[in-house]
Amino acid sequence: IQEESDFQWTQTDRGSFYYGKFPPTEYVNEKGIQYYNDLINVLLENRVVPVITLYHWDLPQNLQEKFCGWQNVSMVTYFNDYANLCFEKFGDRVKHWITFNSPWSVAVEGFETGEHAPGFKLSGTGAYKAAHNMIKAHSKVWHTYNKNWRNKHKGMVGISLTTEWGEPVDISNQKDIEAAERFVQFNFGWFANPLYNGDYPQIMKEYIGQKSAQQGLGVSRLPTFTSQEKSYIKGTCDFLGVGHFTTRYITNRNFPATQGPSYFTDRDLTELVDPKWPEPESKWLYSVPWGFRRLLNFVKTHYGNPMVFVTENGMSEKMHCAQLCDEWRIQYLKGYTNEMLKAMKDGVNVQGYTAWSLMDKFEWDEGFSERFGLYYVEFRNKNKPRYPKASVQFYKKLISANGFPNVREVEKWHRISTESCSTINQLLAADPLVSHMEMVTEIVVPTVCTLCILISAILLMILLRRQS
Ligand SMILES: CCCCCCCCCCCCC/C=C/[C@@H](O)[C@@H](N)CO[C@@H]1O[C@H](CO)[C@H](O)[C@H](O)[C@H]1O
Repeated sequence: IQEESDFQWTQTDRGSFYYGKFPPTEYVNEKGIQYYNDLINVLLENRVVPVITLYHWDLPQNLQEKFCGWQNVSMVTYFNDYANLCFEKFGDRVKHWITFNSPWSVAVEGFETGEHAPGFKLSGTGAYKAAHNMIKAHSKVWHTYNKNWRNKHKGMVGISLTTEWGEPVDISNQKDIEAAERFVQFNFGWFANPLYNGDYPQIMKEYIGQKSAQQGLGVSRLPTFTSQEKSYIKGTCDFLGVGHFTTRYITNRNFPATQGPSYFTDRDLTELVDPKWPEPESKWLYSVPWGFRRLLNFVKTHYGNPMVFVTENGMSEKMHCAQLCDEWRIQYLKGYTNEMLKAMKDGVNVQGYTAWSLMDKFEWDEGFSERFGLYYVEFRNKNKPRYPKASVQFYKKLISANGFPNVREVEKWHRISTESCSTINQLLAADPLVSHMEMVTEIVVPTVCTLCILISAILLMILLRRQS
């Protein structure tokens, strides 16, 4: 909180509740309520506005085991109960609610590729079903807020959709242009279109429908909404959260897919990256700032220029030792925020921006190896000390100036930020506790264990030989 309130200008915290603290139905975990009450109060005391995500990929285990989680439509009711409880307990102070963070990741990485929890590989069906239930759950929660709480609390409910931008490889080739549009529709439009326009994107219905028929299925693998559901779902976003990290070049796929049904093959396209883009730190994340402006303009034209909060934007480093001079992150933030400002000049209704992320944290299937934080966290030290990376200084300047005043000033910020980090780097390297701990866990313990095993093996061999 101290680190957040240090960013004097943003004063927002996009944090998420841990759903597991609120087990469904039978009882309410009063300790969980107390924990978040205290947290929200301290945020407000420090003039930090909480923006709360209800679901950032953490389902209570019993809901997964009992109902198969988002594969089951009964999740809609359970999730609504949980959201209603949060509105009741915290809505007097929390005015910005996000139902789901990147439901695309939950659906595709959780139920198609299985890289994320719950690790299912229900290729070609699981992701569509999970998405269908999450869209229904989102709209039910919005209606609950609208009916029961809006007058009293006067807040807003939205969703956060993270997507890559898709750029046609050949902009003079109609097939590539259509393939790039399909890429974005299969990612962002999959969720945004029902919420803003009342149904799945036409192109998804056509492609998945055709493929399902070719595969001998009587009905499409993409579930359908009844007309009642369509009108219930349409218009259930007070604002749109947009997460964005990177871009792909897209070309039409002209050859038939060799695999069976799959979300990826349903799209009939190939994703490419430009070999000139700098080598990424996370394997999927190339810095391509211009894609951000195009995505934001896509949002403006396809969904009636909604109020947009940029909920996630940032980049990682893959390093096991502390390296605080994150020049590449400064370049990334500079490039992406600049493109966002251009999009605002284009008329996109961006009302807020939060960088991803304040601190290094657990990065899902990558564990702690990918660090997205502005602050470095020493995870191996039990006190988890934090150290500002160079980007902290730069980001502070950027947000307090609310943009880029002029080239010389920005160059000065850049210089001061990178100068400051080398001093902290030295301090960190000299931290005796950290280096001592690392030496003990990484070198001394394994070496002593290996030696003990070797010596015992040799002694055993000698003993056996003597006996024989
Ligand atoms: C026939 C072709 C088969 C191809 C199979 C390829 C599988 C591709 C898997 C897709 C990989 C895309 C990864 C992108 C994910 C991002 O959108 C996602 N990580 C965004 O979520 C936020 O990311 C943050 C940084 O990673 C952070 O994790 C945060 O918590 C997330 O909300």
